[in-house]
Amino acid sequence: MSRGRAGSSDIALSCRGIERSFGGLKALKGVDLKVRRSEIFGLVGPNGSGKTTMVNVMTGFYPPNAGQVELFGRDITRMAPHKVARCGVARTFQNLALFKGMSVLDNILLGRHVHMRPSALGSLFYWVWAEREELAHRRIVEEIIDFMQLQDIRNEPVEVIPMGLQKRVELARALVAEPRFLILDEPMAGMNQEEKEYIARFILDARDERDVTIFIIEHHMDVVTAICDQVVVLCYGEVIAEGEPVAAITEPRVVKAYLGERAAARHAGGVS
Ligand SMILES: Nc1ncnc2c1ncn2[C@@H]1O[C@H](COP(=O)(O)OP(=O)(O)OP(=O)(O)O)[C@@H](O)[C@H]1O
Repeated sequence: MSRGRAGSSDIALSCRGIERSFGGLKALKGVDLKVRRSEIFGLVGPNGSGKTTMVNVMTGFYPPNAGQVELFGRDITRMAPHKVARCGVARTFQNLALFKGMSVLDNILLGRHVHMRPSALGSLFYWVWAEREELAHRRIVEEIIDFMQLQDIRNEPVEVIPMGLQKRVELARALVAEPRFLILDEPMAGMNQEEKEYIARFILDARDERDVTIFIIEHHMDVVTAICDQVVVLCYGEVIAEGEPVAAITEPRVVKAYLGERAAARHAGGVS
């Protein structure tokens, strides 16, 4: 799955020297990372290591105190979130962000908002254009409902379906935006093994069939090693390992960060 060394045109996202503080707390201390086009890139690390903050910097929610973010060669540092979205970035959230009281279909349709741009000329020819636009939105929504196998529950209120399916609806909503770069923040949180395998399949298919570069934050290391091409491991806002998943997450610094020093020594067969 992983690809050879990349030239600059193969780079989807490049972050250099990203720093971000909250008061006296340095959440990110000069983070560098590069994501190649069409890869599945994993960002991992213990709780509080700065993963969500990194994504918030990349998507414009938190401006960095220092550093630069480039997406497909364009500088998007400090760009507003809605403009980052228009550059082809879609995102799912750690905690489900679906609209209760609305159907699965309507929640997914909302993902098209990034492509809905009313204009003066558009208003003038409203009936013709609006109808044509509506059809185009419906077409992509139906395509994604099929792709994500959500036909049977399309009219259900979103709050009555199980958590695993809600996560799938959230992924569908992100995909109808037709992103070039998709960020998934813990897409498998709260899922059982079968649900995890199912969603992993959809993520791989989205990359392969819809030409999306995928950036995933995930705590389940079995998933990370199964689907990611490259990973970066953060700890206290610093990169402590990077590279191919199995090699990176078994580095002694990473084992120590997750398990603590004594447990890591036991893990390595050392003295407890
Ligand atoms: N808005 C904020 N205000 C103050 N501190 C924050 C804020 N957001 C994050 N932090 C702090 O920054 C550090 C990194 O948090 P972050 O949520 O990025 O970590 P994480 O790796 O995503 O953690 P988790 O795996 O638990 O989601 C933590 O110490 C956190 O308390």
